Amino acid sequence: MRITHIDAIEVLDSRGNPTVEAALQLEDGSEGRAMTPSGASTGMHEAAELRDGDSHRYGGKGVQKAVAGIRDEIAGALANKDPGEQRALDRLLCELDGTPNKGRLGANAILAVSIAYARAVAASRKLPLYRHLGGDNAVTLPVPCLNVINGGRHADNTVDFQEFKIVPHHAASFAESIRMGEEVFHALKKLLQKHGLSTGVGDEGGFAPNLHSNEQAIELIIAAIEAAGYRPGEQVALALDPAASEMWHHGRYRFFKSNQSEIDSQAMTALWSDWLQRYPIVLLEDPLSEHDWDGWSEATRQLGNRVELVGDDIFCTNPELLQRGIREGVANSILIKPNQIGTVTETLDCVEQAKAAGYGCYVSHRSGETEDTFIADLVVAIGCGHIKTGSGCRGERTAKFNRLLRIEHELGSRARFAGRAAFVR
Ligand SMILES: O=C(O)[C@@H](CO)OP(=O)(O)O
Ligand SMILES: [Mg+2]
Repeated sequence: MRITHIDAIEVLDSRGNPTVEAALQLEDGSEGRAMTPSGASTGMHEAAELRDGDSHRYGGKGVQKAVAGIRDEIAGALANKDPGEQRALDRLLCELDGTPNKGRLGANAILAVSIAYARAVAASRKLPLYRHLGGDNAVTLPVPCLNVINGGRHADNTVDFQEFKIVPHHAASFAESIRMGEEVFHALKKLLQKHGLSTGVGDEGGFAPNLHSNEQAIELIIAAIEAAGYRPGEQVALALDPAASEMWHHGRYRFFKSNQSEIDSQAMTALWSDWLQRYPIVLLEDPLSEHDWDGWSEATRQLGNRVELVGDDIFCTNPELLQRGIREGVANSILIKPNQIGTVTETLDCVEQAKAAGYGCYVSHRSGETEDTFIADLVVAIGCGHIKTGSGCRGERTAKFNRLLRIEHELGSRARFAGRAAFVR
């Protein structure tokens, strides 16, 4: 099937920053469209976003160069071509870019075209995207991990750790799990109001109050789980992403938003060990910095059989970094963010590599999102059973929940809810 038309425009993400939307048409008239998200606490080895830089528009954050690259170079190279399959299309895009980090055309441009192509081909095959990517066995709905308290670089408050998430795993379906999660979210809002704390939200839709400690966030959430009528741990557990790379300061971890104190890698791991004992935490993402490979190995040795340890910044959805992690015993799971690597094929390859090594995969949005729902289809396609896509009060986050609700409905009796078993140890 030949590609007949490729176009792109500059659209907006949830932080009001410009991002890329690509549209692609096949010769049978099937169309696909996709928008690229954008991170704030990015890993240093992520594929490069192309931003205008030198222009005054949007303070240099515009993506007109990336858009022009799609309209001119990418459209020129692909028009009237039949790549035959996703892998060939993605290889063409990478070759055309010609850099190791996709910095010339921009991963934001390349990923948008890659996803738009996947959607167009799915439409042409008259298949839902998750089935096009994952085949007939793509029937597993994920446990949604709702980020209900935002801190770190995602909020303007006193909380150092970036994400405090609830995990409503004890449910019969995705729909029930989302309902439980939202009930806890609303209970948390009432609790914050009762304590005179702010109920304004951060970038991912979780509350962003000023708290007297990071632990207070956990205690409030546990109280909210109980107030909503659920048993903490048994029905609704916790997951954290402290985004420790953001705390890294001259080889130590700095509590940069609260009291400015610093601890070393060993003390940080001891803190997690203590929290695992005291709180029902089933998943810990980026407990240590991407600069701290030795600390990560040690933490995995100490904690890896007690909790899912997810590498985000340290792996960047990058097969080479994951390979090093497997070799050095770093983490037991990998965060999957398509825009960290830049094509659909490389994302799926990374998932395969992780699965082959017995690692878990945890699909993720970015803090700067759009209403694009690709990751909802992706998590069902790969069947890895858990996703984080914010909390339920911002449209760019609920778009993914709503897509998953539709997928579950569409699958009917074939749908299977992943539940607690999705969390590796
Ligand atoms: O650290 C993270 O996992 C993400 C998404 O939650 O944040 P960002 O998109 O800012 O990198
Ligand atoms: Mg992270």
